[in-house]
Amino acid sequence: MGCSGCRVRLNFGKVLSKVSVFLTMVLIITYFFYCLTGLCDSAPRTLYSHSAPRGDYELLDDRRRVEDLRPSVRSDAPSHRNRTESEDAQQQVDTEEQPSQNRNGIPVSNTFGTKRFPQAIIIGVKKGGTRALLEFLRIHPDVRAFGAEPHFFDRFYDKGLEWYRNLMPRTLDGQVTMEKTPSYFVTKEAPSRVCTMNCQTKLIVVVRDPVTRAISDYTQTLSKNPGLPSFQSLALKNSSTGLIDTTWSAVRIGLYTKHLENWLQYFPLSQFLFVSGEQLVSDPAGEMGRVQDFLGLKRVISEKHFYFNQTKGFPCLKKPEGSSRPRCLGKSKGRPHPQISSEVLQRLRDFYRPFNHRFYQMSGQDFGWD
Ligand SMILES: Nc1ncnc2c1ncn2[C@@H]1O[C@H](COP(=O)(O)OS(=O)(=O)O)[C@@H](OP(=O)(O)O)[C@H]1O
Repeated sequence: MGCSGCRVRLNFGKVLSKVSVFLTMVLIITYFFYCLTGLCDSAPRTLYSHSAPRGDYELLDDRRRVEDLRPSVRSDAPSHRNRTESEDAQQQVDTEEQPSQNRNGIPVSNTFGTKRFPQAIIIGVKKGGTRALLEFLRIHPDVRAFGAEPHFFDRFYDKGLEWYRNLMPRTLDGQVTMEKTPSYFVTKEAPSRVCTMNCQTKLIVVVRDPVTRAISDYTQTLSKNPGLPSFQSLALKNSSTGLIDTTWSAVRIGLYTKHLENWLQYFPLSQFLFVSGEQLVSDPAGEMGRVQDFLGLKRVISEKHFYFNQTKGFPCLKKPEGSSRPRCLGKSKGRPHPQISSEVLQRLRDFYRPFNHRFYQMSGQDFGWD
């Protein structure tokens, strides 16, 4: 009697252990397939690396992403100093074409999903806050974006559409493929080329006060070329007349109305979203709400994802669960600007005023720059 009781308990024990082994296997296989679809490394995890700490917060920028794939290349290494912008872009593109690796350098073959042309592109403007917008968007589980700037519709168009599509990350149905290249907005041929790819493409333009934008642009060039003439001497045709030099790209890019007119020949206004670069800093969650609506996405990105970093002086992304650090953009974003004389600033403000007003009319939004 006692022995048959033992046998029953023994059999029950065996069944229990088999069931638990079976359940564990099911769990492991499910997780494995989940990861293969790219879901377990999407959104926050692609954003927030688990690499070694770098000071009080982690930095995010496009160059850094490229370096993540090639640990031996540093952005401040001498070999990088004399690169042209075009070479930089090519290197970024080439690097992104490498087989994907996870943050530990282990190759990850993700053959799930499809490489699609972007359904939405951040086309501009340079120094408007385009990197911040893309990085914030990447928190969304239904957004997959190419990390670097592909410059396809301006510099590499002769490589062909398949080359471009191949750069894109794989997406599952319902996910939005995106990229950002701010120079598209001012490239004459870009609208017709984007339309050749798909005239339904959604276009996002981050705009910023053209005067501050010009100074930001100048600051970036100055950081690469410390011998650059003063802002004033580049912005003014000659100091006595005080006429603005519209051939200087830092000035010309700010003529938003001119560039928009070119795009409107191919795309209706309803396909554009104008994001305020100023609002993206003062109220990132509010601006991201508009962007998610425009892209037809569920409002996932909200206030809870941001905090204002006093050291950086900008909003940064809060640390996700399981990660050690919050994330700010890299040091090339949010640089201190040189002091410009109030007279030159006033001349620029007067110069841009009519163009700004025309832009407010065309876009149906008053950005309050003057
Ligand atoms: N959250 C956050 N963190 C850091 N920087 C931010 C952020 N939001 C907007 N910005 C502003 O983005 C400006 C750079 O714009 P872009 O990313 O479009 O520059 S680029 O064209 O890609 O070089 C950059 O310009 P500068 O301040 O002149 O460096 C910032 O003012």
